[in-house]
Amino acid sequence: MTAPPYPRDPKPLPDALAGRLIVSCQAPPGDPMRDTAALVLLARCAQAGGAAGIRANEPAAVAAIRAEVDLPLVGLWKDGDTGVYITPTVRHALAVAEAGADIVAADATDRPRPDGSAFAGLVAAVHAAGALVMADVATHAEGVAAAAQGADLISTTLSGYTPGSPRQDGPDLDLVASLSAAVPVPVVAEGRLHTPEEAAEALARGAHSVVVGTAITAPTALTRRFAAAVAGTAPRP
Ligand SMILES: CC(=O)N[C@H](C=O)[C@@H](O)[C@H](O)[C@H](O)COP(=O)(O)O
Repeated sequence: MTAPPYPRDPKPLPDALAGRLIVSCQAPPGDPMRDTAALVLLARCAQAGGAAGIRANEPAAVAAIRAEVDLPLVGLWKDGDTGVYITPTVRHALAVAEAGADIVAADATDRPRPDGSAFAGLVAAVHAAGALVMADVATHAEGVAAAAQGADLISTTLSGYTPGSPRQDGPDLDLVASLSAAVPVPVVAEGRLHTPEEAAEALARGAHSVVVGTAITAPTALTRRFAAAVAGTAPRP
């Protein structure tokens, strides 16, 4: 498929993602996969495997994936790894939109933003740039507030990663279900979806789409899990 010229109209994109898989193609600092060409290959693999969308971090990776993969693209820009770090300011959000993201994902938790902006201001700026906003939240109240402030989609991304949200081993499907029943915009299940069965269950619990990262695109983290499981076991006789 040939990519249509960018920018394109993002409004139909939530419908294109309904009941489908978005693959998060990211790598943490210091990881061998943190390489733009490698991330593009991951995104191409995701497309070949049937993903309906891609989620990617940082303007350079967003632009490179935009150039090669014709799928709805959720872009973010992580700055640090504590506090509000997912697309923390309007400046970060506009850079991600400018790089070619159709949907800009940004922290919409109830914590203060480093530039002092309100989430509604970030939403307005991204809309003016022609993209949609995915609100990354940790709690039900944050999801409801983000929808009221104009977010186009709500994602459970940050459940388990803020002081106000207890960490579970698996995905927060109760939050998916409660938000899906409460907000008038699509709710995306994201975070610690380890298996295809959990992804399907998230849709059954009301999610509009699912985002899967680590279980598909993180060989270092996956290796670590296997290595830890076999470490210390007695050698076979
Ligand atoms: C909390 C946070 O910073 N989440 C990030 C958001 O973009 C990514 O590091 C995750 O990989 C992504 O949310 C997908 O989740 P999982 O890798 O668990 O499938």
